[in-house]
Amino acid sequence: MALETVRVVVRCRPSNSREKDLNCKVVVSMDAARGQCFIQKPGVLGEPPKQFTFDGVYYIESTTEQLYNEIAYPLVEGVTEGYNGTIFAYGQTGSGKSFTMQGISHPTSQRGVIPRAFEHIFESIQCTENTKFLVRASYLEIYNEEIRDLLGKDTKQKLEVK
Ligand SMILES: Nc1ncnc2c1ncn2[C@@H]1O[C@H](COP(=O)(O)OP(=O)(O)OP(=O)(O)O)[C@@H](O)[C@H]1O
Repeated sequence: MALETVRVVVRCRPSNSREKDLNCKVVVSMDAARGQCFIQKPGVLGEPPKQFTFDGVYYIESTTEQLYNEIAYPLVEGVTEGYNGTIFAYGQTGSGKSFTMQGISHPTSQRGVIPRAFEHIFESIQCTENTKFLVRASYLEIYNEEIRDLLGKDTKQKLEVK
């Protein structure tokens, strides 16, 4: 994968039970080696799928462990060396942002990017001698143009947007 400053990767989640009950067809396919994502218009035969290319693609069977090692690890490693880094999950509701970022504890391969990054940062601090680190954390929710501090005393209080 090219070492771009901003990298965009796509993860495709498996069908959920509602989609299975409705007999929904999987219309997404991916070519991981080329970072390509194909979307086939359902019910139309002979029409070529729409094709999109990203810095990486992760299909249904992929794990957060794999995604972390390939995408997040180098970024977090850079942060421990003093560079800035941002990991941003974007997608419509139910697409799997929390699954990827927060994750589940079992199987461990699906532990999220956030706990993995925390572990990575603190392990790295532990292994570094003669250096003082300052670790700060904030946890904000932006929803319907409203911002709330989820670590604040009153998590329902809306912060002023300036
Ligand atoms: N890669 C995956 N493998 C298995 N299940 C997944 C995967 N991604 C998402 N899911 C499941 O799909 C459902 C929706 O995922 P999730 O809650 O992460 O979506 P979201 O994008 O955070 O939604 P919202 O914006 O509504 O909070 C959850 O039940 C989650 O466990």
